[in-house]
Amino acid sequence: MVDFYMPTAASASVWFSAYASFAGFMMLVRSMATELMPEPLRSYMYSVFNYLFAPFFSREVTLLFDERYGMTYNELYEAVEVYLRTKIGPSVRCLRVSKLPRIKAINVSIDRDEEVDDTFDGVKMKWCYVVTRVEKPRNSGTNEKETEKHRFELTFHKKHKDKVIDYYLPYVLARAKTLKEEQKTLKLYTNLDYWDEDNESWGSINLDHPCTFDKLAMDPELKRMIIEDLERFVARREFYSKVGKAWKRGYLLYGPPGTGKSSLVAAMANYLKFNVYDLDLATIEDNSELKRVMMSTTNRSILVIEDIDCSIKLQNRDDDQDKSSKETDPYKKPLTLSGLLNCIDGLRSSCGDERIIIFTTNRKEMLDPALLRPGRMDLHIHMSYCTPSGFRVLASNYLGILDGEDHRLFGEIERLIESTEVTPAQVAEELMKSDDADVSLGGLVNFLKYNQAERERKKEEEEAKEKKQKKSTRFSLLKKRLKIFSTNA
Ligand SMILES: Nc1ncnc2c1ncn2[C@@H]1O[C@H](COP(=O)(O)OP(=O)(O)OP(=O)(O)O)[C@@H](O)[C@H]1O
Ligand SMILES: [Mg+2]
Repeated sequence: MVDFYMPTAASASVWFSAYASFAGFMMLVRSMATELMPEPLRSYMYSVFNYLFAPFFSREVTLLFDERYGMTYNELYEAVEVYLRTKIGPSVRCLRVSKLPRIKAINVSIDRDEEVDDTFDGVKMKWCYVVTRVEKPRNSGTNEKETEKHRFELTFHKKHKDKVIDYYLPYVLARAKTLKEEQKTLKLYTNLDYWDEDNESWGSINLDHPCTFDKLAMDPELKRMIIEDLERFVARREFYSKVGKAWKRGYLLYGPPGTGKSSLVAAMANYLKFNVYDLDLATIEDNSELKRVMMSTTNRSILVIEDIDCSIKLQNRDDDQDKSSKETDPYKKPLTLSGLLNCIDGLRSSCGDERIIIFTTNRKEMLDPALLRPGRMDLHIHMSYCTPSGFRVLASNYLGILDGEDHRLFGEIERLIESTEVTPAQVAEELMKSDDADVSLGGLVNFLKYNQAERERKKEEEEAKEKKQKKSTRFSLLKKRLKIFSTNA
């Protein structure tokens, strides 16, 4: 017969106190012994003790955020690091301070073993930054035997575990994303005519272009439409994947020089916080190089090809085929329009997300129809000569005369602007000549009058030329007839 041991309430409480005393004793031993142990052993002992005894006493749970998750970077670790910068309280004693070259912001973050308190929806939490030294894998390729492991630990009451995981952590991710966007320094990449030692073909500088949409002098309706188009584009990740379309958008900006095409590109980049890749086709030798250069651009970026009509002589697609078939080396096809279009289609369909492609031109009529075909560029945006509303924006930018305020010369200027063709760049140049509004607006009136007079003079000249030409044609026709008549007679 087998006797089963059935615990009674009394015996359970005896067992409980025995275990508690043992565990308490072991915790004490741990805290004393681990101080004397070498680091790897200490971390190991620490985790064993925590596993065996801590859950029994503690009503708390700790979430661990390691810097790396297997081979990949842990996005949550990075988000926590950014988020905690905004939560540093007065109890923190030691801070790490850093600044990256050519970036204005100074980063302040907590040092190892420092703690930061946070509260979310009534839940109190404690963050701690922990750095441990671990042995390096044998095949790591360096002589160093140890490496540092970075981790954030988040401790809170067990009963809030679901709330923290389901709501707090997504909140931390979203906050970090916003903070990163606010601090992001935009880059302007230009393609190099060589590949550098890191096999990179783009050189970069910070994009410090101050142009934003409110500084742009253009038709307010068109401006609103562009902003809405951009907003719709970035908000439609799910839509693009649902309809099986690549998450890309193409714009063709056309208009005379000085109407703000490049300024609009900068305004778009600043609005979306996208880096800009300025692709100079003149430095690209062949189609395969173009492909490599384009493929090495990153997501959330704008690829610009300025003055597409004159940056390179691009033949039409039929010519391309003739030409490429004549090539002796099949891999070295000279840069062609079809190569460019294939690359763009490739970029649009194969790799990358949230890409914007912009072509600018002064002469839309010179472009190959293949570039203008519907579906190639999603939106054709005409940047036109300055309008009265555009002038108001420039007066606010350059002279601080805000919308709604007036100046005695505004009426005259607006009438002149409507009856002549001046670019926003020309108006801006006049407004920059003096800080005194009376002086610069007076100068603008003179400039516009001169411009109008010149326009009229040219018009009259052309009319006179045309008249003269018509007269001479009529005269030569008459002479011809007279000749025929005299011969017949
Ligand atoms: N629409 C505009 N709104 C505000 N400023 C403008 C505008 N257009 C031109 N400017 C001013 O004129 C300068 C030149 O403009 P921008 O380079 O954007 O013109 P563009 O159309 O790209 O000319 P191009 O065809 O020669 O490249 C800008 O730096 C800006 O100061
Ligand atoms: Mg330009």
